Amino acid sequence: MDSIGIVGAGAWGTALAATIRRAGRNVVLWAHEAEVVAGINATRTNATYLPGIALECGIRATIDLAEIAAQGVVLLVTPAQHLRATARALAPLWRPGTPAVICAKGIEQGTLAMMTEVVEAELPTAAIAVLSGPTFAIEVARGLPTAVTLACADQVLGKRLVEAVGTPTFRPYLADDLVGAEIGGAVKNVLAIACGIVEGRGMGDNARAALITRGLAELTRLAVAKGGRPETLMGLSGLGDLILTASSTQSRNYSLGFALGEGRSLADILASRRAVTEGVWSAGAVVDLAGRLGIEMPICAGVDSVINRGQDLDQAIAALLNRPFRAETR
Ligand SMILES: NC(=O)c1ccc[n+]([C@@H]2O[C@H](COP(=O)([O-])OP(=O)(O)OC[C@H]3O[C@@H](n4cnc5c(N)ncnc54)[C@H](O)[C@@H]3O)[C@@H](O)[C@H]2O)c1
Ligand SMILES: O=P(O)(O)OC[C@H](O)CO
Repeated sequence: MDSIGIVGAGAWGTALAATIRRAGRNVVLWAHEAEVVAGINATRTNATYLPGIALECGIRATIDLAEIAAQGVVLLVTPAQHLRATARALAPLWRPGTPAVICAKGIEQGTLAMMTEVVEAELPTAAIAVLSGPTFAIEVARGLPTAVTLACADQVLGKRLVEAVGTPTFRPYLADDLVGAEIGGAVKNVLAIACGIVEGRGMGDNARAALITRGLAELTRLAVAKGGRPETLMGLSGLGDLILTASSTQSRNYSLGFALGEGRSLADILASRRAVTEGVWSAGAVVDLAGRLGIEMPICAGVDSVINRGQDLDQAIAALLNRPFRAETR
């Protein structure tokens, strides 16, 4: 595990490269765009996706997936909707047993597959792990203290992964519930949009606290229905990430919700940003998955109705507020 391959040189893949290099590993970083590869290798920064962060010489960018597949561990850090195509391209190059650590947060549109299901299908010989938690890329890149969940079914392998990537300021906590870890990361993005809307609409801090808490109930229901454990959702990859993302304008999801709440159109907001806003792409899949499993997720459904089904924002808010009263713990 001396050398780590990272697939995806967006903000998160680049920040992971920076922190893993500080852990003493060599890093090969694959970017989708040739100009990003050239820029990193020439200037030692990723000016497109994580400007202002100096990247050490032990980090090398490549456009060649074969170089990634030759590393001892591979981190998968593309946006969720691109993970299948990237994993499929890696498949012929994959060495059986190589750990694949999923760092993307989302549910696949159409198939409604979790990222572990995508990787199981496309890289069936990979040893899968999930790395998730409250992690703004820029803070990790700057070396600010951060803790994450690293979930792996094989706890011996999990410990080796923790040792390979952990530092005093990037602290992985080992877990074995992959489903719980990834559902938390995927659904909090949708909930963060809802919390941003509430803030942008001036609906108050009580409303945001209510959304975070009832949102936690929603994502826990979905995780349990998919085979995850409730206690995982109380950890870094669940509650921890939900608190972070649902209360900070650093979050792309929260800030998009904020702008929607202020009255801007979705098309206008998306046109003004290059960075991925995963909650927009996963909202429909989360709601469809919940429907398939018979799970109620009214906050996510409200976000989906506004983003994908043309519902008026005030009507969506009114629909949520006028739901029947119910017991808190059911
Ligand atoms: N940025 C963060 O703070 C952060 C933290 C934790 C997890 N994540 C997750 O990491 C994943 C990647 O997000 P990011 O913030 O690094 O992205 P980003 O918004 O910084 O960059 C977009 C990325 O999409 C890639 N891309 C665009 N088209 C592509 C294609 N056709 N095939 C493959 N890749 C393509 C780009 O190369 C780039 O890497 C997301 O699932 C996100 O939720 C992000
Ligand atoms: O900026 P966001 O909303 O994509 O969130 C980034 C990370 O997922 C926070 O943990």
